[in-house]
Amino acid sequence: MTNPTWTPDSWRHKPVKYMPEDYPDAQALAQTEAELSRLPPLVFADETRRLTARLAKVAEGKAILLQGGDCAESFKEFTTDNIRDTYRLLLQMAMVLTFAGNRPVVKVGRIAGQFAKPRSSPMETLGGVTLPSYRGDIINGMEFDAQARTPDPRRLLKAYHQSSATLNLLRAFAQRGYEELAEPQRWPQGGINRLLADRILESLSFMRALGVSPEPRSSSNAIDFFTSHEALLLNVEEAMTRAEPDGSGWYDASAHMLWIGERTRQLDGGHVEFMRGIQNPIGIKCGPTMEPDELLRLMDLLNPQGIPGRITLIGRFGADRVAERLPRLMAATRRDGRPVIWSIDPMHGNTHKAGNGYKTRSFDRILTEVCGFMDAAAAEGVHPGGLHLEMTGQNVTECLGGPQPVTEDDLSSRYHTHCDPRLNADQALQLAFLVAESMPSLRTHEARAA
Ligand SMILES: O=C[C@H](O)[C@H](O)COP(=O)(O)O
Ligand SMILES: C=C(OP(=O)(O)O)C(=O)O
Ligand SMILES: [Mn+2]
Repeated sequence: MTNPTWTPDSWRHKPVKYMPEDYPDAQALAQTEAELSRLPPLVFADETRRLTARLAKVAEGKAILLQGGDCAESFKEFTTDNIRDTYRLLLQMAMVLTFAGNRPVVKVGRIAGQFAKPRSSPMETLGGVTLPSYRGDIINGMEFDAQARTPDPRRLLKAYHQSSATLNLLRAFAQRGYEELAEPQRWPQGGINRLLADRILESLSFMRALGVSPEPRSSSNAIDFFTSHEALLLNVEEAMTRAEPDGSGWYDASAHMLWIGERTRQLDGGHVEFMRGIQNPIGIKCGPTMEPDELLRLMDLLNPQGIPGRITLIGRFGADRVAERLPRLMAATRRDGRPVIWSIDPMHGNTHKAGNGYKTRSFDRILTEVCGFMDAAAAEGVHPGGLHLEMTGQNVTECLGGPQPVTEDDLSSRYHTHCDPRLNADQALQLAFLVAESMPSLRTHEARAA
């Protein structure tokens, strides 16, 4: 990198927020970090470079980024079915967006490492008892007792091994290509535009008959699927960061893409310091308090040379604020000229407490924020490059509304998330169809078909 003072541990000289400080045994933590640093990489530098190249196309306006998965992966919900269903749903949504946008979709899971959570409150009080908040299975346990809530370094290794097994499955699924998506019974029934779905299925079976793949420049039928998570636990990220033997720099081998959260994007903080030195593509969450100046200074630190595909800006303003806060940021990056991807996370600015106490989000507000994003992009002459979602392939009842409307009374029936409410399969697919329907190139196809 340009600044010679960066090292994988230089973040340790800067202030850091939201990292646990209450491990009872500091030596056990240090030993675990050392052990992690000796374990094999989860992803490889050539894959990471391939993702940067794919994202460069998104920045150019020639492709779309779809990023999604759990708010927090957990040890309990770690099953083949969960991984397969979320993977398949992401592929289905990608198909819908490819078809409508007439552009390839870069598929990135919030998966195989998305375990650590920055919580609004460090403590939780229940029935008069106050304990540290749950911070994700990689740190402590969800059960409300003092022992579970104490950070335990063994969880770091368990999360590593779960991520490794998850990647093993994902790689096997990706090898199978699009074959199974051509089966109509694999598509959820709710939330789909039948006409568009039938056209996609026809195209897939046509491609199957020809033996070709819908992947760009793919020599096999394998799907390019990438992993990502929030780089919150810098001790873990440091341990997973390896220098390429060819001298091409440092890669964080814990995921292809990492992002900096809304709560840890301080210009002088440890998180920005760590991220500036790794070669992986980086996301930056941009919430309602982000000012254009601050954003450009972050770009100076994180992408001084303007490498295409390096930076994805992930807006998360809330349905009510997107129209007010986003355009000035888009205008700033357009004037700056360095390539960026603008993506939208319509989840984190739209969380509220339901009447019965469940943390939830309404499908309508999520959709409103996505529409606000598309409008702002059109007005500013910026490519609406990406969608970042908390979602699962399971039929959970965590977000309100959608094609088979989930009501407040339904929330308790299948509320399985360990942190934030996720779109279920029907809701996520419907969102993809609604976004697709608003894409100009699809409207052109439909006008031609009519
Ligand atoms: O995923 C993001 C944050 O960790 C989450 O929204 C914080 O949730 P909380 O406000 O319940 O702590
Ligand atoms: C913590 C998250 O979001 P944000 O940093 O935008 O609040 C997240 O994406 O899980
Ligand atoms: Mn979340």
